[in-house]
Amino acid sequence: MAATAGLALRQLWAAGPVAVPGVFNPLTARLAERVGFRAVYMSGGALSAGNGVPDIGLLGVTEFVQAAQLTAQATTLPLLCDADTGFGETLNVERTVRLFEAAGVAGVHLEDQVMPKRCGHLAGKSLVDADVMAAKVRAAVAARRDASFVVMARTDARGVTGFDDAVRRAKQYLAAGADAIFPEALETAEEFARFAAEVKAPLLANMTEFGKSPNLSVAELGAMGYAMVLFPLTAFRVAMKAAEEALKELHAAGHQRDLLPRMQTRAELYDVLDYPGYEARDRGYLRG
Ligand SMILES: C[C@](O)(C(=O)O)[C@H](CC(=O)O)C(=O)O
Ligand SMILES: [Mg+2]
Repeated sequence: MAATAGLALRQLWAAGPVAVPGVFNPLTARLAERVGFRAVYMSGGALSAGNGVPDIGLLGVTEFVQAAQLTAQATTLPLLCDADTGFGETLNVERTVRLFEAAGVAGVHLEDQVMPKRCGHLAGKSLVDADVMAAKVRAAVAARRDASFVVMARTDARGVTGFDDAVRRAKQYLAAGADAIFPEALETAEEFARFAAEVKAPLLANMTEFGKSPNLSVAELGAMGYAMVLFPLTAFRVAMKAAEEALKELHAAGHQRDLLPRMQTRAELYDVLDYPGYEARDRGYLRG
């Protein structure tokens, strides 16, 4: 195992495209690990929605970091975290990076939107000047204690000032010290390919659903040169649909018996949690 979470993520992306699913709670991170994923993601969109608010920067850094820490503790996989706009300006970014790093995550991505930020796939976004964002990247890089902690710069320019500005900004953010680039909301496969041809750096492709980008596969994006392929809300959307359907059926029937085959069983849950391991250790400590 790599010495740090950041190093683990860097080793993965160097070895080829790595699929990074969003995990909307720590238990889901354990499921992702068990299924065979090699890295996981904490989505600001899922964290916000899961707490009943839209993804417009309402939750604060403390809430993000607390969720990140619990998630990082639940898995051995490197955890990439959404850090929105960094929760303020350069000095806030310093503190944001230190808190995420201390929480044990592999790295964060920072985006170049103004507050209130939006989901990258919605209209109505505005950008900060590229120089302002470059300063935030410099602050993030200066603040990390472990040089392998990943500072990823996301540009939302494609939907605001256009593709060429997204490329220009990506290059400026790399020059400011960003380790990787997240070009948000590219609109066609051809744009994904062109971006990868023009920006030589570890790149992340965001395959969120119902947005502006086509849902390409890890293999397709890997062939274009993407190092990481993000599925930020896939499990969340499926789980929320399942929860809604279960609640509707329970409400209508007055019992849950027909839902049992669709449930994670108690035994399956305890297995994912390694409940037997806890009991065995407890018995061992008591025996002395
Ligand atoms: C990646 C993202 O930042 C997230 O918070 O998961 C979102 C995803 C989404 O809302 O679909 C984004 O792309 O802005
Ligand atoms: Mg987000």
